[in-house]
Amino acid sequence: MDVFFNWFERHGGAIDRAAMKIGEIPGCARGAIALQDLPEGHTLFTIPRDLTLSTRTSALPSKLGLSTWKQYGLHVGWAGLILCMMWEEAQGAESKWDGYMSILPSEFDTPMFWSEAELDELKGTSVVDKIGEADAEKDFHDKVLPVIQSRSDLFPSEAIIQYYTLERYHVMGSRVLSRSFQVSKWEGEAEDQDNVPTEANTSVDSAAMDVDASPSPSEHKEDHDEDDEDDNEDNPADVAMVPMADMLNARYESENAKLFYEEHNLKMITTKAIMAGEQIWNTYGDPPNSDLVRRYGHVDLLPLQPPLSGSGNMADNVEIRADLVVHAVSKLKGNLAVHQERIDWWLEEAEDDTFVVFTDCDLPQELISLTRLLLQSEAEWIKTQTKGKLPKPMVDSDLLSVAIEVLQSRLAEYPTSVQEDEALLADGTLSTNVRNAVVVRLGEKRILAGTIAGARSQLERSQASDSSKGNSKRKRAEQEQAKSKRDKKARQ
Ligand SMILES: C[S@@+](CC[C@H](N)C(=O)[O-])C[C@H]1O[C@@H](n2cnc3c(N)ncnc32)[C@H](O)[C@@H]1O
Repeated sequence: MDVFFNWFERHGGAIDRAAMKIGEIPGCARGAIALQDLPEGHTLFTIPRDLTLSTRTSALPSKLGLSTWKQYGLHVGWAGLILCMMWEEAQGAESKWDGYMSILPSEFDTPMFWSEAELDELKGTSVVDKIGEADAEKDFHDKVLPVIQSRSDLFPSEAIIQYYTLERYHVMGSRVLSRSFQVSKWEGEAEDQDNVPTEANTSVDSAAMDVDASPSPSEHKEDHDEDDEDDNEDNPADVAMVPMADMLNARYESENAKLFYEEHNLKMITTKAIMAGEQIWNTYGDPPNSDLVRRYGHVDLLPLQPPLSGSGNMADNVEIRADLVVHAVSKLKGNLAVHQERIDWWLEEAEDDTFVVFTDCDLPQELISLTRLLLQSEAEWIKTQTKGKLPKPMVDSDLLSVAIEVLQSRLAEYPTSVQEDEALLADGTLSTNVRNAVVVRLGEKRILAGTIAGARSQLERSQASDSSKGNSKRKRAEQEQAKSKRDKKARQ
């Protein structure tokens, strides 16, 4: 790490070498470790904004020119930044970021690089649909290759086979996904100095301030236009590689240091006291294990809180498609063809065709509301339309039976059971990728199982109350009957 530290300092970075070091951490590759007891508010290192690597700081966009940059769609999504990174790497020692690029990983544990058999282990989760390999490949062929082939002065043909392959594109994309930060323009910055340099605008000195400094909080947005200045979160020019800051690992609710933004510098500052020997953790925004695996290639395994038990990630969640609700109502209540009108109305009003259950194992309000809509009598449905409001998320026995059916059918989408997965993990012989896949799907299944258990006890209570209401109704009717008999007799 000495070479990297020296490069960092030579380019204006400052690091408190007495306070921290970068070292090997079992299970995390490298990470930052405190070398002495540190108080809250201690600055660990400072990165000049122009040492961050983005489409604002790389010289490539200005060499290509704004119109070419836009003509090839490099101002949309991550293709522009990835091309800058490929180009900087191809410059070797000539690149300002040579000392940084050379220490970045080229191998990843993310599903983008998994075998088919490993991807099969994620069946039931929504991770596979979100990997984005096809989109990345399309960007490479539609944007990056054409621009490379159009400028042999910038991309010499002999360099293409080494630096500008689809494989390198995926590697750079994965570096962005797992290590980039949002670095917006500094507040008050003239808006017309855009990221795509006209002439000399390769400095970010005049740029950004940010609120969220976790690596890679932004995702590739296919249809974002750079001109859309209103939404900084989505501005691809704000996505930056931040040397040194990206050496920090993260774990659920463990953050003890964070990147702070100043006009000319970014600073990593402790947010809690840290003891000598402890790891210095940044935050990645505490995502669920499904996102951790997809973006970073690792999972968090910490003690779970009730109603769950065992270990996992309290930020986990499960997505449930609305069509499972439609099928469950249809299964329990008969053909739903007549309800197409209600489904269309729901989609129009609620704009929600996926429900999310979290680790509190509560039924999602929207799921309850849709179920109620589908269970309504014709008269109630007419009333709902007149009011123009979604049904209130209240449960009764009928609704709980449907909800349990929905959760069970969602659970059946995973090929293995909770018990089978627990046994697989206990065995301890799984490869990293398979283990991570099992942890992701087990976390989701535990949420579903916990939610089913909760809904079942609610159903039992609801049925008991229905039957006690029924009993007292019957008793009252019997009493009234007996009384009227007595009255009749008395009158005779
Ligand atoms: C921003 S980098 C952090 C530095 C990185 N460990 C390295 O060696 O360069 C993010 C990557 O670190 C690893 N990582 C971060 N937090 C981790 C954790 N809690 N457990 C395991 N790996 C972790 C993952 O591989 C992730 O993609």
